[in-house]
Amino acid sequence: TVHYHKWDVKYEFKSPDCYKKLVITINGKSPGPTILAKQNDTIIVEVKNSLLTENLAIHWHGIRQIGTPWFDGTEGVTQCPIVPGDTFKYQFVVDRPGTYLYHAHYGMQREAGLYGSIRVSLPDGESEPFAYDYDRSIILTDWYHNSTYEQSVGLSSNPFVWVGEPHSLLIQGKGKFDCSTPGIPAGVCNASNPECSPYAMTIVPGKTYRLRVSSLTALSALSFQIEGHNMTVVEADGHYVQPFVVQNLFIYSGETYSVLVKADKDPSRNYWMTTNVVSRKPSTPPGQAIFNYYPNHPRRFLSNTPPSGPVWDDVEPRFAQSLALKAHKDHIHTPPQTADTTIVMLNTQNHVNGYVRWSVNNVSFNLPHTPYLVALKLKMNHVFSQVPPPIGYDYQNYDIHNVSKNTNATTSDAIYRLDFNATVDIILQNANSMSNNTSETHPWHLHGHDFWVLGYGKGKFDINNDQNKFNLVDPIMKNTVPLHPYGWTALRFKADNPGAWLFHCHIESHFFMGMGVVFEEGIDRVGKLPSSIMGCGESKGSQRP
Ligand SMILES: O=C1O[C@H]([C@@H](O)CO)C(O)=C1O
Repeated sequence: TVHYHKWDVKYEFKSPDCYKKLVITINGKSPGPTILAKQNDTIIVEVKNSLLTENLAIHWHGIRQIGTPWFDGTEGVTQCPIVPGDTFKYQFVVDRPGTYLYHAHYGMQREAGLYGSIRVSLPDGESEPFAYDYDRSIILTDWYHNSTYEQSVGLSSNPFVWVGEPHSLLIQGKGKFDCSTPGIPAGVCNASNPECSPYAMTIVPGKTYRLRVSSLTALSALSFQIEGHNMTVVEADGHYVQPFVVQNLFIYSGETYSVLVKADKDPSRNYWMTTNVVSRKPSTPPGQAIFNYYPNHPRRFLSNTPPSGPVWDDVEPRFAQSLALKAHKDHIHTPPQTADTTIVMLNTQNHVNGYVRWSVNNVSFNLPHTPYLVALKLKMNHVFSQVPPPIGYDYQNYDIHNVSKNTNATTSDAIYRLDFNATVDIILQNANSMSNNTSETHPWHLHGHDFWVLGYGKGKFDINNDQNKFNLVDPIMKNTVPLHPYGWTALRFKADNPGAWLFHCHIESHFFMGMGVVFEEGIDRVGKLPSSIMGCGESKGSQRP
């Protein structure tokens, strides 16, 4: 089956948290329309860029793009940006059931509101390893009143201007900013605007809900909970999980989960759904939505004390949830038992020529102007650095627990060239940032693949011993994984998808500041590139007949 979508992307004035600002909408909506499909269906999205003065690219997050690496939607890696006025046609197969996302992948455009859900169900006659009556999706985001321009200019200025903590948290595109905050110009904030009435999910008492919870925050790590209700985690990033019960779900930008919730509490009232910032000292109020027991009025019968959420700076329960996540016992994809290559990636905040940046092994990433996929396929070796990026760091001497004595790094647009079909291990190693006693949480997202999550640990990964602790029996597969403060995370994937694929921190400002790498594999197996991805840099007119 082919699903055809026609999207018009433009800026509109909206008030998702009661504060009026420019929001990027798809067909008038943010979040955009949900893409619904069955496994192996084809999705066609014809995107018209009506942003007037701004480029565009849309990434299909979690979709591996097997055979269509040019439709991954990553500007600078797999395509040229879609220029204002142009229409671009994405066409790809959704080859696995599960919960996925889409969002802008140009500059810092994602946080202006261009995002939505992709829900892929099983073919008729097949069933999931869990039962439920109804299926619902919500996306969690954080929200800023500053424009993406103000933010990205600040981040690339010297002196550095940090984006700061978000103004509000949105649940399914709705939040509440306090309009009585001093200094807001008249007419900008209106607490009774229906656009910012809280999202209400109406549920039938006694029924079991599959709730698909995703995060596309720009910055924040979140905890999500439903007052008085436990949640059973059953899916993560499109993979079945050996079920476990949580009261609050920790979720990082780029992750998707399905949880089962039974509507078995006192049905004469409603319950709060709340989301709180963790890992960074919160100055953003919790996001709130309503778990509305039918037939109660959604705005009534709520307690005055929404659940307060876990302590923001306790990493233990976050490590514990990461460790609890295993493949469902009947759906284990056994990983290759050994790796062909190991790349250790030290994550640090740095200075480059006085600018604040993030780096992997002291190299901060810059996107080239000609997309890698085109440059590689058409053998334009001069358009990006051919010096391979480092596969490790100064393990003996680097103190991950303190601010580095020498914070300087370099920038590069070099990429990792992997042997086709190689089994690759990535060890993400966290460290102290340039602020004392601070190590941030970084959610890393891999394009074009799912990886096995082999382990998490605290402190420095010991290359001689910690490999023995890997879970090679029932690791979960994911496409996004957190790197916890002062910790390490180990991943394994097969380089079996010909193309050029980004691997990056999903915190929008961190990727913008250089926190990412690109992998190339099997470039000679990539088919003829569509000319629609070209037209910028050296790719201009490069594939004329
Ligand atoms: O990149 C970042 O910069 C700030 C801070 O380190 C300096 O203001 C912060 O919290 C980041 O994540």
